[in-house]
Amino acid sequence: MSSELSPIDKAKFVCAKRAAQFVENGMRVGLGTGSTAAWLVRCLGERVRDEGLHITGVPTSTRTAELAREVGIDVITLDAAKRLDLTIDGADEFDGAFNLIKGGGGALLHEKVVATSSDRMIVIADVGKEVETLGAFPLPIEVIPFGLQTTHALVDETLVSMDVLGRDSSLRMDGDKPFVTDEGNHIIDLHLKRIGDARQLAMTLNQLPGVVENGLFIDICDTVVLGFGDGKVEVRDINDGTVASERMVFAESDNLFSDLSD
Ligand SMILES: O=C[C@H](O)[C@H](O)[C@H](O)COP(=O)(O)O
Repeated sequence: MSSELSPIDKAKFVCAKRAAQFVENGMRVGLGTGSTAAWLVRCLGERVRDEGLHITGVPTSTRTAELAREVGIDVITLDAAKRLDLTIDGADEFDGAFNLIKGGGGALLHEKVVATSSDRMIVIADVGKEVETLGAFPLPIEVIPFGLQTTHALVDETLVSMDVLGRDSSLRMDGDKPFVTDEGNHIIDLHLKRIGDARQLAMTLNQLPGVVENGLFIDICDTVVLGFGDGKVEVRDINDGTVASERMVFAESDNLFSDLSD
């Protein structure tokens, strides 16, 4: 398998596979969105099939829901699950305090609702996602369709007084139309380069009328499982400050993951 995957895909696969080991029988699990989370869903499907693991999953997007059903995971709504034991999701960036930028795939709103309804959030990330300061990755904000241009202008105006290095913004497109989220909203990407005060920015953005949510996840993530291209994984926990390193062993059956690309 390892010869068929690029180092970045190997890194995504090993962190997902390691994180899947945190899931125990009977758990209600929030299932993230994106290419790394897709590996996780496949790994959990493998455990359901091979070990008879019984879990219920709460997907954070229609894409993830489809994949979860496909691999044999029981899917329920967040309201049916109520509190979740664990959410495992990818990230676009994470810093030393485990604060995140999420939403590169446009699922930030459901992801934040699901993660904050969970006793624990584990982020799975390849090593390229680790940053000293958040902001190189464009920060997505979800906005309602009504008054889109007015909200966009208000966001731009607000950025002028924020502690950031760049102040460009762009409406995310899907071909020649604005990208539409699972909630029927749109995404504005903020090209900030460097975010000085992420907590303040997150609060300020969410106070703007028309803005539903932003992609900054502050004090939500408990654990980061970091994957490297050579099969190494690091499990870092923010609560007890531990870092554990190990190497994942690839099994023959892992070949089934080689055709996964998202
Ligand atoms: O909206 C998408 C999510 O926040 C993803 O978890 C994030 O963009 C990371 O995606 P990927 O694992 O594909 O890099």
